[in-house]
Amino acid sequence: MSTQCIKEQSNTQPISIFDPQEEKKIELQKFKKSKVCAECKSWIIRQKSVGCGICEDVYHLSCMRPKLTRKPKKWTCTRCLELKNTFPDTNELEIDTLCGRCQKHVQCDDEEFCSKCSKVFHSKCYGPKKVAPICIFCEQQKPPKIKQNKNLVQFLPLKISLKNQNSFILPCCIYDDTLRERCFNSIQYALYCQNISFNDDLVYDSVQKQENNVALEKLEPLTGKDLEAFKKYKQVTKHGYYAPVIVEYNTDQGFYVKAVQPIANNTLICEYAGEVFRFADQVYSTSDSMMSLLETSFAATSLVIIPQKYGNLAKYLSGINNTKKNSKKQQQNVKSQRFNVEGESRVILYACRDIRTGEVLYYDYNEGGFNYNTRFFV
Ligand SMILES: C[S@@+](CC[C@H](N)C(=O)[O-])C[C@H]1O[C@@H](n2cnc3c(N)ncnc32)[C@H](O)[C@@H]1O
Repeated sequence: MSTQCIKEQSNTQPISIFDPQEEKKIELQKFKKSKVCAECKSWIIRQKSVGCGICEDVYHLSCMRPKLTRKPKKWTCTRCLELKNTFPDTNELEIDTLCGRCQKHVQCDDEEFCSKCSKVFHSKCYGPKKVAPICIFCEQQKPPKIKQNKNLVQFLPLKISLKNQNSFILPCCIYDDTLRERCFNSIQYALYCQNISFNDDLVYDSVQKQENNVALEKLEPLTGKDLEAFKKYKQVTKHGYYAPVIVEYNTDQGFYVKAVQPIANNTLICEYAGEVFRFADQVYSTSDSMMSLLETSFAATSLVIIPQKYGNLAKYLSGINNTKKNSKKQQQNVKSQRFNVEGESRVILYACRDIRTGEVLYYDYNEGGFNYNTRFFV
């Protein structure tokens, strides 16, 4: 998803977040004066920052670890420093074209990029597993595992009646321990490849939690059995128990999510998790995972979720191809909807029809009318 694909919940009227004239002025000012921080990916406007003398990436001083209080005169970022130390005799401009394994030059038509460390490799040096988007070095480090509390399985039903189910239901448990572990580890693996830590909740770092105030927008409240089901599900997902799905990878669409057991209509899949930002600070974000959280008609008070450092399964669901005839009818099996959950807007992903084993999970990136380009989607 991107800025253009911010979704609206289907039961509300699309709301324009912009005052186009005002927004255009702000955009122009930002464009002339600012750059994006390579660490937190938000705009550097008045905050103190420093640029790397080699790659020219710019960082907020406050985003550095340890934090810097004064701007250094000459500074090189950690990545360039590492590369310089590894290849001291190499011209700075050439560093990026050296293979991360054999240290010889890589030609454009023979290159593979690791999606974790971003290093370039000859395809023969990259590693045997072509489907994995990470290099052999990153592959050797195992992603962290979450300890599962088996007693919590009791929350998830073994079987569910598919008839006349109108409210949210909990997914059926994967009772095969090995498969359940494989499924959860597949989420962990995808997150690990993208340097994202598993977190199933909204993370309020750059905005206050109080800013997610549903009084600023009329949102359907989650009540009764739906609220109960959602709360129970949140409890078990904390321990790695998700709907029966696995995250896989292919070269057409990167990571995607597939059902490993049938999933009934209205089953909770997961909450859309990640860091919460003001939309005004993310107008130029290039994230393909931005999700609308609160729409107040003003960019400064509207909120979005971007799983940059923290995230969960939600960010791996595929989008339907809106340009294909009938694609919505055939492909879409998941819906994303924003709800008022006890005064806070939250985005819930749930099955909008029965899903068969082996089906890929798809939802509509253009549901809110934003023009996310799905022309090349499979
Ligand atoms: C939110 S991400 C989904 C996870 C992503 N596939 C990944 O590997 O991180 C959205 C991006 O996934 C890819 N994508 C999602 N749905 C797709 C589809 N149906 N066909 C091809 N690519 C798709 C596009 O590159 C899109 O910009």
